[in-house]
Amino acid sequence: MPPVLRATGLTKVFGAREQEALRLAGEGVGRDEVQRRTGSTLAVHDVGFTVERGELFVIMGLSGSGKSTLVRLLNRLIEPSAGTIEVDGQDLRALSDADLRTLRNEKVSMVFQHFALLPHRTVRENAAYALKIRGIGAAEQRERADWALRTVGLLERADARPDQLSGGMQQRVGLARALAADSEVLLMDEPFSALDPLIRRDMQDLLVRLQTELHKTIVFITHDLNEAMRLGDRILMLKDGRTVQLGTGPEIISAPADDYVADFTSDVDRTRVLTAGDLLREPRLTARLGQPAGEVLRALGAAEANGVYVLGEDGRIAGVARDDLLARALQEGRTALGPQELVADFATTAPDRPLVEFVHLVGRSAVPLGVVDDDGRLLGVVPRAAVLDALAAVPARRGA
Ligand SMILES: Nc1ncnc2c1ncn2[C@@H]1O[C@H](COP(=O)(O)OP(=O)(O)OP(=O)(O)O)[C@@H](O)[C@H]1O
Repeated sequence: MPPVLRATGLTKVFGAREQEALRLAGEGVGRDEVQRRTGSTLAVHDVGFTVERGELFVIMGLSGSGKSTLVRLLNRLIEPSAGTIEVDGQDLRALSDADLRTLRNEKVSMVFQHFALLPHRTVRENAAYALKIRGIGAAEQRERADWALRTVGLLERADARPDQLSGGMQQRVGLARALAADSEVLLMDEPFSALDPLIRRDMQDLLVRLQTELHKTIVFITHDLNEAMRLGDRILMLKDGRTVQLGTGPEIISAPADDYVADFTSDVDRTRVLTAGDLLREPRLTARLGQPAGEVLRALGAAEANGVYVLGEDGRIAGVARDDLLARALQEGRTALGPQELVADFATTAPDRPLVEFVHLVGRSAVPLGVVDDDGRLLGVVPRAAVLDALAAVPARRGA
């Protein structure tokens, strides 16, 4: 299946001397110099990426980096100077004006910073707006609007007018409108930027929660790196219209592509970005129920470890065998590792949990923190050294 969205070599020049600006840009001339020599603005240059179904893809950059231009290119609100965009494998250049309107209404819809609610319509009517434009029947409009309002926790305010709601609630109505429209790709252009920090945080949490349930395909624009890190499955970092790095949050902070990204990311709270999965290591040692206790004890000695995870047949953790208890079992003549020798001296976490939520558990037990899947199977461990490295790391430059 093709990716939902594929951008290739996207370039946009604003100004009269487009061809000359394109030629200079192609020779590697930077934006300022292009501007000086042609009077035209190289807003976006040679940006390429794909967005997979269900991905929350963040485009991040400071003011003037080209984010708004890029996102408007994605649904052809503006025409590219060069490059292509495909939605579900279809080249947008091939679409007629009517096809384009359908595309924007049904496939790639845009959510703006100011959600542009209609003041004289109810919350429900606002949520149903995109469906009404599409000519969908009243009953279905209502059903889908109510589902969306329930999803964002606002159904009980369905009959209110927007000005009777707080700013944060109004943004949730905007989000409900986008959800009700159920388009394939949601383009969100700095939707939370105007909100105060606490409400903004709530909206980010809501979006993350919705994403785990609904798996929408979202392209989210922001100038805020922490927001990008919190939300993005992957992040495209833009500077002066060009891509400086494309990767997951942990990839970007642990291997910044250049000094610009390194400076930019130095203030990021790594404990909120890095997850147990990012710090995961193969356990140095594991044991199985029924294994000879003497053998396990010798392996512990060789590994200079005090304890080892003992796994059942199904890969789940049966418990921990500690060296002192193993020695006692042997003294008392019990030679096979049985359930009676195991203790629950361990802590576990899910792989997607951020470091900030489990750092207090690290180094407490005879074995490193266990990372387990939904069924309790051991995926790996987070040793204390991995946490210290991650926190202390002056990130390695890519290719360094
Ligand atoms: N219609 C236009 N005509 C001429 N220049 C433009 C136009 N739109 C954008 N630009 C220029 O293109 C560059 C990229 O602007 P863009 O708005 O895409 O950046 P941005 O990252 O979204 O910034 P902001 O967060 O401030 O909106 C800037 O230099 C801007 O001045």
